[in-house]
Amino acid sequence: MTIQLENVSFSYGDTEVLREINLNVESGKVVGFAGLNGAGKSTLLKLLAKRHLPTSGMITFNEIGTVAYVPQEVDEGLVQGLTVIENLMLAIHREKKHVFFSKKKSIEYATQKLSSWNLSLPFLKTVSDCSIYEKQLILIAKALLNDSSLFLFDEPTSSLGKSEKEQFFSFLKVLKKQGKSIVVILHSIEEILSHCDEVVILKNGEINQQSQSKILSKEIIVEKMSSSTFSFNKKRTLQDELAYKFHNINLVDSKPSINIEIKKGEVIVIYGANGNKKSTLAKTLWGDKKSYDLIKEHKTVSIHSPINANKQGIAFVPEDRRKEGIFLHHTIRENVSIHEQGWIKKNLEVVKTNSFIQSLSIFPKDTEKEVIHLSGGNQQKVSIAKWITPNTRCLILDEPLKGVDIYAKQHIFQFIDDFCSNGGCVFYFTNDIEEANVIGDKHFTIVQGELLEGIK
Ligand SMILES: Nc1ncnc2c1ncn2[C@@H]1O[C@H](COP(=O)(O)OP(=O)(O)OP(=O)(O)O)[C@@H](O)[C@H]1O
Repeated sequence: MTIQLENVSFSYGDTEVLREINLNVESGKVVGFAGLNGAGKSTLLKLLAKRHLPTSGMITFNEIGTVAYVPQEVDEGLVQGLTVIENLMLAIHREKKHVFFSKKKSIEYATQKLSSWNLSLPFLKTVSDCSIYEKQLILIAKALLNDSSLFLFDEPTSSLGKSEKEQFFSFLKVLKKQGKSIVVILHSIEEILSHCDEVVILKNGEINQQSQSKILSKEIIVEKMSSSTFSFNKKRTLQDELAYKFHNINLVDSKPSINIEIKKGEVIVIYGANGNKKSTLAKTLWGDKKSYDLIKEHKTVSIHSPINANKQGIAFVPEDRRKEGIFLHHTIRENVSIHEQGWIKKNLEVVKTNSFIQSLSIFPKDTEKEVIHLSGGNQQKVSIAKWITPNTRCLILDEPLKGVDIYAKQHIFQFIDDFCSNGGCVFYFTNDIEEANVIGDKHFTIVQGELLEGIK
């Protein structure tokens, strides 16, 4: 399928977010969209997916083929109360009009169709029980199950580990060989350069550059995405003073219990491939799973709830920001001020929110903007800001860079560094080795619920 966009503009209400877009998407090519958070990438993809109609201009599709669209927010594309196989069958019913009444036949059909993609899924698991990376794989499987002619992926690899990412890019190669049209939004410039034939760089709702990837470099892409520059400078120096000891954490009965200590000013990275209980450990430290003993200033407290953990100065930024991290229908200020007690002092809340908007480069810089109207990466930054209170001494961050752009990454690293320079400490959970190496002072790997020293 080929698509042509002529002078396409789009507004949410009075706010114009795409201006005069001219673009051709040809079959047999992978087109990558690049740009900072809020540049308009997802909105442009939604126009191609026919989820939105242009405010002005024209989009021409040269055939009426089916379109496979994988949204950025995984929950948008799945029915939570149904099983994985039921979700897959829903996709097939709608697009191909196959009807399977038997669960067994449905599983046989999906297994056979997905076997050529080497993609196995927990068919009988309810989607709401799936982890975020499993949901991302289900969405990819949904897209692959139909013989669509256009594939639109919005940050499909943001929750995937190294090997899962490689698998996804091998799918793109096959689809390309089959002559499909593919558009993919990626924040990693290395991934864009390695896996896309063409790159469209968006800046403030306009196309700033459209070229073949082979004539681009990382430096050119970064320069075309933003006129400002910002780079992370590690300032903190390790202190020798112990902040906390976390003792007797039992994640898996058959494995040794976990005991871990963290110093003031320290960033401990817990690295692990998906499926190894990385998020379970993060949530346990936050008091949300099993109880454990916390030793602070020579006193031992049993932690068995998040309220308990929070009283000891521990805060948690979850991986699944939409479900657990933010109040979507409240403003940035309300999210950031949620911990304030007593009378509401709006002026003070605005001052505090503005300081987060500055330090985390949240866009738009409007304290009264409802969070649902922010782009994915900016929602992530609000989710981080929401948990920081004057009492926070230990931050637990679970995949904090999911969906954030290259500048925002630097801002978040700087924010962590400043927090630690002021005596805080951080547990940083990630499946990305590069992130782990840049930010961590000490590294552990979690394997099947067991904590091993170093990066394995
Ligand atoms: N539903 C909405 N209502 C109002 N404004 C919106 C809505 N969704 C997005 N916006 C605004 O449109 C602009 C473009 O958002 P979009 O999600 O397309 O950006 P993006 O480039 O995909 O960002 P990200 O990399 O963070 O996902 C942003 O300024 C955002 O605040």
